[in-house]
Amino acid sequence: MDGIGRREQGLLYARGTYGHKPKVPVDADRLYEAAHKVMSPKAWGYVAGSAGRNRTDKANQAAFERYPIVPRMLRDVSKRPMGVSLFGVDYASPLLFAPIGVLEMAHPEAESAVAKASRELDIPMVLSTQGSTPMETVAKALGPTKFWYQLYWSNVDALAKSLVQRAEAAGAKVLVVTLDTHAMGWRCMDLDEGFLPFALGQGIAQYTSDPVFLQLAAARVSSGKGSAAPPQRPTLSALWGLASIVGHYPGKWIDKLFSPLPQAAVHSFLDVFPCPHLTWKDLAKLREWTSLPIVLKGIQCAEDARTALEHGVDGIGVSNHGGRQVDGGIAALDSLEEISREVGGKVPIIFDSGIRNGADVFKALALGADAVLIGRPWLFGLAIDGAQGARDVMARIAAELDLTMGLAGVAGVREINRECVRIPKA
Ligand SMILES: Cc1cc2nc3c(=O)[nH]c(=O)nc-3n(C[C@H](O)[C@H](O)[C@H](O)COP(=O)(O)O)c2cc1C
Ligand SMILES: O=C(O)C(=O)c1ccccc1
Repeated sequence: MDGIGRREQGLLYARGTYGHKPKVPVDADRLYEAAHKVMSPKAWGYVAGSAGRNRTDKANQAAFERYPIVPRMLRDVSKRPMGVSLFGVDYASPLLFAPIGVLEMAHPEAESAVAKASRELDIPMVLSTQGSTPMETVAKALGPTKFWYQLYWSNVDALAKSLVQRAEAAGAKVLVVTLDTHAMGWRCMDLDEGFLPFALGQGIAQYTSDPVFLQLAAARVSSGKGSAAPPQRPTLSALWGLASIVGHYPGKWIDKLFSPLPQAAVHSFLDVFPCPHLTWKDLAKLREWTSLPIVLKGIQCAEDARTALEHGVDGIGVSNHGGRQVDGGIAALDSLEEISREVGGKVPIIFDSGIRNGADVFKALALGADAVLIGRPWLFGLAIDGAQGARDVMARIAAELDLTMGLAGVAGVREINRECVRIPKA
């Protein structure tokens, strides 16, 4: 990854010289516009939308303006290593693909496209519990490339345990537990469209590939509870029950035969997802289920960070889910500034929410993040140009980070610290 700045910059200038403009725009605002053009109103509403009036999303991005970079001169910056070590493992850069669910909405190749980009750049994916592709399939596509797993803790512990253990068996290096989404936020664009991807059977592939989930779905069918299948389609219920009992999700072909999609799976997902009763005490269970390092994603204040440390977590994920959960919430970068002082380097901090380019990454690292999750930008790239688009966006963020380090007088990612930015007076 070292030296990627000059390589990517050189490539773009060279292509431009011969009249080839990039399909995926480099500029963050134009990237957003280009993705908007290629996506359906429903898909766009889901991925670009945030909670309520989008105030937290706007605050996330605006916060980066409050911490200007202070470039320093005449320091030897000819070498700028990008590598970091997290939880005892070396990574080529401090960047990761954020966990993003329902990727099939952005591109039909979904995770397999992102896996291609991840492999090519050696930037790990964080696989989502709301994925469109079973984690084992993605792990296989990734080959030797490292990946992490993101858990949505189901209200059925046996299912949460099964997901975690599958992830560990598939080779995940870290478990990221997302705490801020025990229920869907108030998403106005989706509500206006009446659109919930999960209700259409999208983004539930980790569930429909899980033996515990299949048993729950089968039990639902055999008990005749609720609308296991729409009344006008009795055969679907029978087929689903049969398929579930033999432990084989008929997914793709049954999806093609019937519309709407297998209702038992959808209803079972809606049953098991919400988990508002979780408390700090529940974290102890995770330790029994897995030996993976545990990162809590969604921490937004110093006090919660302190409590997390008291509960022995391995990493803090400072995030507000891209503003998709609470409207009018604190900007994630402001949370980071406060939390990193509290954590004081005791455990790694993984930051996301609002990063749009390499300079933003630099600022987040300066304010105490050890690594960052990039969210919507690569998703937009994926929508525009599949694997190549996701790759281009991530490579450019890495390239801009490299150049920003050099031009700010910093000789590598490990040298970025608070002195690199001006912190506003309280
Ligand atoms: C369409 C979409 C789906 C997401 N799905 C998940 C998910 O399944 N699990 C999760 O932990 N976070 C999910 N996130 C949140 C991201 O991991 C990340 O926190 C967020 O995108 C950061 O905000 P940003 O994209 O504005 O930078 C999702 C975000 C988007 C935009
Ligand atoms: O859309 C999201 O941001 C998301 O992560 C999610 C996942 C499952 C249910 C609700 C929201």
